[in-house]
Amino acid sequence: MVHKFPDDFVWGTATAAYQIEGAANEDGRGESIWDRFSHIPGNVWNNQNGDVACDHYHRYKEDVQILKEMGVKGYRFSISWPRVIPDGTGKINQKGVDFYNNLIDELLRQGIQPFVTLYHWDLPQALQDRGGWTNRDTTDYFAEYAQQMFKQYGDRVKHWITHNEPWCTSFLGHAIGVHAPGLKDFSAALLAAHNVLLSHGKAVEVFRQMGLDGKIGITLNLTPSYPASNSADDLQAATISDGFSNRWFLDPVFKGQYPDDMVKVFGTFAKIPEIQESDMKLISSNIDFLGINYYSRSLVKHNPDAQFGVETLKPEGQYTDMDWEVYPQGLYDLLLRIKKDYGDIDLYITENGAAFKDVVENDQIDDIDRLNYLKKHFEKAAEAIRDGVKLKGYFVWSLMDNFEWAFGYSKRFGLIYVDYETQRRLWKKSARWYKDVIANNSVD
Ligand SMILES: OC[C@H]1NNC[C@@H](O)[C@@H]1O
Repeated sequence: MVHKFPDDFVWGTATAAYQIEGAANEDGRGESIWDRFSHIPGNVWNNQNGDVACDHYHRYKEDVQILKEMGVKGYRFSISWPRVIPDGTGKINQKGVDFYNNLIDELLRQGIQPFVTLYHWDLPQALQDRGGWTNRDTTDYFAEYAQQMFKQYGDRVKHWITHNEPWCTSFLGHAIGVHAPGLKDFSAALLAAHNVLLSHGKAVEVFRQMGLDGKIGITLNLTPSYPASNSADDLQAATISDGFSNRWFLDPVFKGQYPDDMVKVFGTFAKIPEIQESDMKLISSNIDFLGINYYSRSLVKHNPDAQFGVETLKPEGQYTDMDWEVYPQGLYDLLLRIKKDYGDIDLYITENGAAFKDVVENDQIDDIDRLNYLKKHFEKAAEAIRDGVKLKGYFVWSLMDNFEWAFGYSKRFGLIYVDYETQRRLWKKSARWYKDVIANNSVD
């Protein structure tokens, strides 16, 4: 069966600065928390780091040429805050600003729409030294950074994403500790989450005040939660899992309040952040679209001995190299749920993709698992659009293999294979297939 997409559907790919750029100590770039974190032995697989990564800083024209050949309509990338404002506030680094000017101009020359993420986890270390996201001042530094970026690029960039995955920034970085800055303090994570959301609201306010004619949104990683049975305990476990993964961010952004049930759950063992008068109004400033990063689902059951009384199960099925269940139906269910519970807002899949072990034979990479993963998820996206969801675009994670945070370069998500020894880029089977999907604007 052929799944057709709307004529103006934005097919794209996504990346992030720290994961692809390299040039970590070049042209005035300041240190980020990921430079600091990745250089501490033990934090990243094989003690790898983003010093060189995919050398995109020097190879961006080649990479844009690949995007052009792929036929993408949009390209989502992030700006490295410390590359453009090395100390996080104050002085601008013109060479850093020029890199993104050149990248944006090259994309527009090739007829590709830039979708720009302001924050994809690489906080300037200078701000971390002042408390980072646990310091409310950082929300003002973020608004200052956003204003600068709107000023520099707002004439050409028409789609802005304030934050990528606040859940990861907050909980992986401040509670679980596997991401920078590597804290293990749930109260700090809740405070960081609040300040990240508040900084989002302040950036949206600045964007509106500047009267720019683009659109602005936020990207949330969302994981639909399913109960293992219809027992009251398991249904409650799924509700708590949904609250922790999804509603803790969706409710403030769209309803201007934290979910009461989760305030009670978190409040039993952690400090709920002080919320000032205007905070929730700012956080729930009207946005033009929601970016959704979808990878998999959670299947949960009640277990009194597990955190929050929620045990995550591992059902039979196919798993990616990240050990994430392949569950395309979850994308459909999630999209319909967002429309039902949070409103009929424009949506973009700002990330979806899969890591699988790639084998190179005679410069060919027959990544049929990744191709089939994408095919199944595209089909579910088409069904959601058919059923009334205003899905406007889909960005495959990722354009190319890159630095997968604590997993280093051991996990390959790319449509394009990167040989890190030579920096050669090789088209995988999935990339050639994706080119046809875009050309036909349909999945067969
Ligand atoms: O784990 C795959 C991706 N998930 N979302 C954020 C990206 O930076 C990750 O590489």
